[in-house]
Amino acid sequence: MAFDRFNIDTVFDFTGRKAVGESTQLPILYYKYNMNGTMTLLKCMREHDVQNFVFSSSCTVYGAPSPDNLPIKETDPVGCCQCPYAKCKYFTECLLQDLAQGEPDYWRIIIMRYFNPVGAHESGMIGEDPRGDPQNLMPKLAQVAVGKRPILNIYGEDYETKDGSPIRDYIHVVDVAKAHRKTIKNFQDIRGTEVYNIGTGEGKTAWDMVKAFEIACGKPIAFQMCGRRPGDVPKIYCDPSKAEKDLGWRAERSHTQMCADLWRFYTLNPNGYQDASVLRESGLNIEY
Ligand SMILES: CC(=O)N[C@H]1[C@@H](OP(=O)(O)OP(=O)(O)OC[C@H]2O[C@@H](n3ccc(=O)[nH]c3=O)[C@H](O)[C@@H]2O)O[C@H](CO)[C@@H](O)[C@@H]1O
Repeated sequence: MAFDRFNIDTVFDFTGRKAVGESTQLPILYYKYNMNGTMTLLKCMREHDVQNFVFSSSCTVYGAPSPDNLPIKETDPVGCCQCPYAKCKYFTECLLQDLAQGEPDYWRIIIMRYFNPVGAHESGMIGEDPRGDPQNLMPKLAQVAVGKRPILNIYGEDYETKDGSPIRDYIHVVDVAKAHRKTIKNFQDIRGTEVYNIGTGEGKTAWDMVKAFEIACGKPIAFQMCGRRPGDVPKIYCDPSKAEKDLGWRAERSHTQMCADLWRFYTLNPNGYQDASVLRESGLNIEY
């Protein structure tokens, strides 16, 4: 077991399934993967005296905030969740708060509430390779552009936004990764739990992302308008200032860069990591 083999002081928990729509169809799977896994990990950490924990939570714990309450802050109410995916994140946050309350001088827990991480590493070598049918906007968009999927469904054209599509706080995945590196230096100041919004602070509609992606890939994206997707919230973006103040972190990459980097990953790896000979030759050892 990893805890016996290595001298571990901090655990980052990135595991879990992450599709809002799928979670409404497969709630047991979501509760099993997204909650049991983290509970087992925390139990092992306690047995091996590992105190520092970073949890990948999500803005989904805020539910559907009132438009008057945006940008959303870490102190705003959580728990009015729209789907099993969201509830698993919320219940895990509750578990972490309870753990910390039980042993406040022991645990050092950072809860990162990611908004919508997208994009890929600028090298085009590291990106998201969804198994099966992707559920999220950006991988679907990229699959239409490379010709793996005929058309993009746009879910909702009647939201109260400038173009009728929902608003999200899309954030470059490299900015998300950099936020994690910042946490390592901060554990000595943490007692119990600390929560951070990890977003840009700027809301973009689904249409903004489609238009930016068309520019990145240099071609129009075939689309059709569909009804609203169950579980979708109309509008959410964050106030990320707490992370800047405490961790010295802020998102630096624009939504056009998110699209350009994602497109580079897809053009270099149209079949994802199935064709990862370049990576293997480069010495990166990716296992399937
Ligand atoms: C507000 C919220 O709960 N956000 C969470 C949700 O993102 P969220 O569900 O917003 O992420 P998606 O990428 O699936 O959807 C983003 C936007 O694109 C639209 N869309 C999506 C797919 C598609 O084919 N066509 C289309 O129009 C959706 O309606 C939505 O407006 O799950 C992500 C993990 O999966 C989490 O990281 C986010 O924190």
